[in-house]
Amino acid sequence: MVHHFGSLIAVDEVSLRIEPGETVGLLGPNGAGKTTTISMMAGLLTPDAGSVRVAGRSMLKEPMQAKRHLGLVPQELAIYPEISARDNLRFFGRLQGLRGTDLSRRVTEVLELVGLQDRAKGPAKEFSGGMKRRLNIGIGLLHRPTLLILDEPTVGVDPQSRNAILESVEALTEEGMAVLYTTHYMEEAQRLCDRIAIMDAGRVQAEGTREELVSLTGGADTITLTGAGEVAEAETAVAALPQVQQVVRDGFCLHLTVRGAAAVVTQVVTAATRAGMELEDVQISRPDLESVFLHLTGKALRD
Ligand SMILES: Nc1ncnc2c1ncn2[C@@H]1O[C@H](COP(=O)(O)OP(=O)(O)OP(=O)(O)O)[C@@H](O)[C@H]1O
Repeated sequence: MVHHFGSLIAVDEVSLRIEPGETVGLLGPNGAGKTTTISMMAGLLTPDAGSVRVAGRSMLKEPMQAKRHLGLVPQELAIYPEISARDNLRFFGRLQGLRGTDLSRRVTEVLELVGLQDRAKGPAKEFSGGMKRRLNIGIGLLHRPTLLILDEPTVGVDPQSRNAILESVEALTEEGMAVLYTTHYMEEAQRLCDRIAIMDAGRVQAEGTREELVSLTGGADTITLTGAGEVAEAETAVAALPQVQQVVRDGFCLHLTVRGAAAVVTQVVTAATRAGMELEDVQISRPDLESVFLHLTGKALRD
């Protein structure tokens, strides 16, 4: 897909595929082109070039059928504040053609999915920002879309709602829904997404599983050993292991730079223990998506 705003190429040859039961993350800083991409996917913007298919239906040629399979949850709230969560869902459910027991059953299911079953009655205007977001997500789910697109659903929400939103997304993919999740929070992309497309300046700079992306940096892992006893002896012992590139001693901690920490950690622990270090804690830290973004773009992901 390609989209221009005047002379600006907001989206430049972005190509995405999302399978049932899969969560794909679109991760990028403000202005990267995420919203423009999903607006084209949802049929709100026409691509200057390229095409969109949802459940085999072309968004350009059969927009009604394609849209029936798609749920878009925009950043802006589209709920009625004066009525309850249940009545909001009933109202939007009716608009989508649900009636009678089908409608009641689906409304109850959706309230549970977004964790609002205990707050179904009061007017939505009394909700926290995060609860309003959850209701907004619920509205996008009513018609059981094949693909759900969430546009930065956790921006500015309280931690409890944030967690509820992440748990809802996990439950949806377990049910087989395909989810496209846009965010500029790498922790969320890491937790939720089977694959992540890193977007910057209108382009997907890299795409893959977290591990595949991280391997692009060629970055090394860190193993941190904390303990008592013969720390200096342990330093010498672990430094002699061929996979250990560097050891930094910091009081009772040893920070080791290694390749492939998971494969090396047992040898490191054995060497340190044999040398007389009494280990209290072992931590492995890997290069994360932040390092990948920096590596690919030379910029920090965070604003
Ligand atoms: N309606 C518009 N007219 C002109 N330029 C636009 C319009 N919408 C977006 N842009 C520009 O297109 C680029 C991509 O914007 P887009 O909103 O898709 O980014 P984003 O990754 O979703 O950012 P954010 O995280 O801030 O929502 C930006 O440079 C933006 O200024």
